[in-house]
Amino acid sequence: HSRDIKRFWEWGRKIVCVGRNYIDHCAELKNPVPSSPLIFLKPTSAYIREGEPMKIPTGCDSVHHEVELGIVISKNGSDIQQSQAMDYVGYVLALDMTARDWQDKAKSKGQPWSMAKGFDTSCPISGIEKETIPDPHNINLWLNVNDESKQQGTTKDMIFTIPFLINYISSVMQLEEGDLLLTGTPKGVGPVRPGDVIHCGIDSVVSMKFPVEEEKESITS
Ligand SMILES: O=C(O)/C=C/C(=O)CC(=O)C(=O)O
Ligand SMILES: [Mg+2]
Repeated sequence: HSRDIKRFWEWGRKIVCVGRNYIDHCAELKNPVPSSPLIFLKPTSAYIREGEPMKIPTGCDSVHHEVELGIVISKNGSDIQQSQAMDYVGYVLALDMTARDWQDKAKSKGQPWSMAKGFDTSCPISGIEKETIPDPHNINLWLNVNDESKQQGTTKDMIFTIPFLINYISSVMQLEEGDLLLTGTPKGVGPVRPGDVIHCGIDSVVSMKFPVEEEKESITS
């Protein structure tokens, strides 16, 4: 398939993701509640913006939606103290699209989730004016598939707060301007199929829509 190479560099250098950060989501996937953050990475080639379709990768039988609050890191920092962490944040609305069958297979073999989390189009995003989110720990995340409500959660329920996560991650890897931190999804994750439309948002502050398509192999002659 062909992608615009410029996109690979548009948005920062890395996407750092937090998994299992909501107790209700841990329960629905029958995962233990973590005692420290579960961290994984997505490549920046996963980004798409509204106007582009989310594509189910060839060979995957179950792509799940996960609506999440994304934190855009506004300046470089290592060992960022919790008391300083909120000086480093801006916000985006994000989807952590997940090839669940690939993830389950990787988990059963003790292998990393990179393919399941990092396929092209697996990170739809939409920017948010920082001022519209006075308290990121008190917003409602929602997601509908074809106008049917699937996810509704509040960031009050995050197990690890944004300052805790920024401190935890930056003590190991430098956070760089433009990096994105995905803060985890609340319960209600589930599969999407070609022809579906995902509509998600944060309260009535921001919303975004992405149609779902099947990835088609590019045919070259
Ligand atoms: O451990 C699992 O079965 C699945 C974990 C996730 O996909 C974690 C997340 O991405 C999340 O909680 O947002
Ligand atoms: Mg997630």
